[in-house]
Amino acid sequence: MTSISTPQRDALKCDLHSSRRDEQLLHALLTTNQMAEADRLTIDYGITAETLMENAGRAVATAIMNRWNICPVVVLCGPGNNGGDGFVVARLLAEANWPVRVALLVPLEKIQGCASYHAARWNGPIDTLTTATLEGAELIVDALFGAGLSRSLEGVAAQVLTAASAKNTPIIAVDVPSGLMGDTGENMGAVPCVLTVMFFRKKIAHLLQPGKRLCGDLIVANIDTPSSVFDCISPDCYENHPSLWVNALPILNVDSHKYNRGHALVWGGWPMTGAARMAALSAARVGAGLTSVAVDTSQNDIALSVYAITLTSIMAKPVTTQQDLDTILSDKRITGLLIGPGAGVGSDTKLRVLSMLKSGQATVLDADALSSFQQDPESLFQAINGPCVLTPHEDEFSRLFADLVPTSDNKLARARAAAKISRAIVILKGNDTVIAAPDGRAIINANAPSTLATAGSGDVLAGITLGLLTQGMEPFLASAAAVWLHGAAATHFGLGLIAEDLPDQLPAVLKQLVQLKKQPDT
Ligand SMILES: NC(=O)C1=CN([C@@H]2O[C@H](COP(=O)(O)OP(=O)(O)OC[C@H]3O[C@@H](n4cnc5c(N)ncnc54)[C@H](OP(=O)(O)O)[C@@H]3O)[C@@H](O)[C@H]2O)[C@@H](O)CC1
Ligand SMILES: Nc1ncnc2c1ncn2[C@@H]1O[C@H](COP(=O)(O)OP(=O)(O)O)[C@@H](O)[C@H]1O
Ligand SMILES: [K+]
Repeated sequence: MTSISTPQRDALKCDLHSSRRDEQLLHALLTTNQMAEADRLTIDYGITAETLMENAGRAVATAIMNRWNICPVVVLCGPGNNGGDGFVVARLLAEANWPVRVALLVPLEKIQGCASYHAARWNGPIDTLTTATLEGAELIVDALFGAGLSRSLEGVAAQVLTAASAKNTPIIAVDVPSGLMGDTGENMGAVPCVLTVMFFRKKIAHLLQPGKRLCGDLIVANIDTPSSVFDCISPDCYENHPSLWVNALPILNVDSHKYNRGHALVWGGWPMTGAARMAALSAARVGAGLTSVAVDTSQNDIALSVYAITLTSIMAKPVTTQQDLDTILSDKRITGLLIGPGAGVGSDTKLRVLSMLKSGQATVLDADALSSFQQDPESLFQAINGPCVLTPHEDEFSRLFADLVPTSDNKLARARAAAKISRAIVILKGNDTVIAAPDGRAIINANAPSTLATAGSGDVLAGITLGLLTQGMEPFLASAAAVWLHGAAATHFGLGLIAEDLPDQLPAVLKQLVQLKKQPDT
């Protein structure tokens, strides 16, 4: 059992030196600079730039041949190495008897380095890039710009991509859809592709929206970059994956009893009781030994009846005054707190949040608990001195951080800045949820299906996070695990999902994780 009183600080960094390091590094997200460094190190290692480009182009050609039957293809090549990859794709498809045409954005003399080596190995005709080049193509390979994109697309490149998109011809992107900024996911002229093949590792743009949507399906190709490049490159952002946190999940053993699994407390508001009840159930399902709801009985007696009648293993505790809440919070056996779902926005919620934070116990602040501090976010941030997780959606985020974090920044940068300002873990929710820690660690989640866009699913996420924190899991890893479990639970259920279905999917999803945890080290 993980000790409840001793948080595993910096656990992700520690884990990276653990037995799962190699597996974790498979999920590293690299910046374009780190990717260029990886190429440089690979070349030092003895693999030539020409071979790397050959491997990259071959990966794209293979992906195309695996998915489509022979058909007319046009390869759009740009001025840099992305275009060089395109020449390799064209040659390999042609060698496999595909009808291939190449269209080049710049005069051939402008192509340099290993791109020029591979351009010379293409012995078919080279058209000048115009919209006319798209005629007759049933597949389009977009090898115009990749990691070297430095400004918005314009002129003929923009026109051709727009025309290609309008034709609905499937577009396969080499590395990234041209016009997508690799480090931010910002769209500077890219059009939607059906497939993106990238090399060695994903970049941030492959997971952050709108990049993720523009990329279509993702294939990460092995181009023989040795994993030893990570001796020199230290990623600080990962795609969410169990290998990052499975070793930190709370485990049961023969000495486990309900008290050493932790006691979770959820604030139960009125009249929106469903939110707190779903959160409490989720905390219990993910393993909190005891779960209680502190029911707001300050307005009437019905609230207590509603909670008491609808909850079974979860206890309802009446709270009429602030003093009642403080008395409950003084019980040190309560090891995790959540307020926000159905709490109501206002000064009462603010006071309750501040009491919870003062207790020093791990606290999740969601929904109304965040919105209640819209006029005075500093008072919230000052009160955060212990383990704390904030779980805003975009509107809640802007209520707290609009004046502090530039809205023009990408989601990863905004979540990181907010975590630093608030000194809490920030789970910035959405299809591309970002989990960020004050020290800069960050994880981007990619397993969430859009069936989660249903009322109350955020309450369940807050409850899962609470349940893991309650058991003593380090807050950053608990947050990442919760977000992943939430997505996996939704996927496990499938279509027709409503929020109350989610807690019941957790046992099946946890079972898979327990198997993974038992597996010998990779
Ligand atoms: N491990 C790996 O990842 C491997 C990666 N490889 C491949 O290398 C690719 C990166 O290649 P790269 O650095 O040459 O950059 P790339 O994107 O081809 O273009 C740069 C050129 O475009 C120009 N330019 C920029 N923006 C522009 C605009 N809006 N409009 C017009 N022009 C613009 C820019 O000009 P400048 O900004 O200097 O004016 C420069 O001339 C990478 O994506 C992958 O496909 C593989 O080959 C091997 C292994
Ligand atoms: N299109 C989507 N794809 C994946 N996940 C989504 C999508 N829309 C919402 N979600 C997830 O569902 C949850 C919704 O939370 P929230 O907006 O707080 O809803 P509520 O307040 O109704 O509980 C978040 O975890 C969010 O990441
Ligand atoms: K591209």
